Amino acid sequence: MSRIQATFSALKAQGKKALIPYITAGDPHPRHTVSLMHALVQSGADIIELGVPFSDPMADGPTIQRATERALVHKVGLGDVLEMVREFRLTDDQTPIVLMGYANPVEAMGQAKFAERARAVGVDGVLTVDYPPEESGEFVQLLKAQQLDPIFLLSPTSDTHRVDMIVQQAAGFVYYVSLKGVTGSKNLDIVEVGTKVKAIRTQTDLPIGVGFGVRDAATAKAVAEVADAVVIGSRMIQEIESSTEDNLLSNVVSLTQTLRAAIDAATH
Ligand SMILES: O=P(O)(O)OC[C@@H](O)[C@@H](O)c1c[nH]c2ccccc12
Repeated sequence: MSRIQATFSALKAQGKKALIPYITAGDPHPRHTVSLMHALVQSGADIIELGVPFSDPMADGPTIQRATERALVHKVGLGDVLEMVREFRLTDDQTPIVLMGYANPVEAMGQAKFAERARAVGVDGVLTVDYPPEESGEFVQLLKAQQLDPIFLLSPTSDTHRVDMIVQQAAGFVYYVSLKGVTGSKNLDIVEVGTKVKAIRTQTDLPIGVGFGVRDAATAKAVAEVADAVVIGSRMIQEIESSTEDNLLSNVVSLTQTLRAAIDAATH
């Protein structure tokens, strides 16, 4: 059983939903990333989505773009991110890590080499935003051969045919993007999300995570009432960028604890 699968089934047994915070590797400085990851786990994260900085992050809004720029100042690349995962794994062998990134760095490393190295350092899932699912057959096979879960995005405009094509290839969980637009957008429509998640459930048994536009405890709770996992990115990054070196970890811990409590208070 993969770490991601194990995490979702343990949560299900406890009647709980997953909290998946997103951070960009290398933000605010590469020396903080592994400590931030451990702090997220200690304060209630179930899975960590770790972003690989890339110079042209077309799915990201201004907040995550700024995180990317801070990381790129220190030239954090895919190889460095893999080393951060290796370091994290020295003291955490349980928490799943999903690498989120763009195709370009993966292509530069080579898909097969990337899959091998990701597996070797302890990555669990891979979300590559700009590999269209209809053309990712080979990459999906390479990932699965290394027991890595391919994570795919479903959107409000995905019709049943497309959802079906995607869930056939996906493993671990599927990621429903709550709205059309970039990360850090504001208006998640919880009724629409609920309807769509219900429809997706008729097509797959995979857990369904929801992200884009979750920026407060009330929304996190509402999403946890309809989905299996709540992904929170830009709000995390805002906490990071408004912190000083001294209060960085404690601020991230208290935000994560607040979100954890809200998700645990969801009724479903
Ligand atoms: O920032 P938001 O609105 O909380 O959304 C999550 C998101 O940041 C994270 O999952 C993510 C960061 N970059 C992405 C690119 C594509 C899809 C998802 C992502």
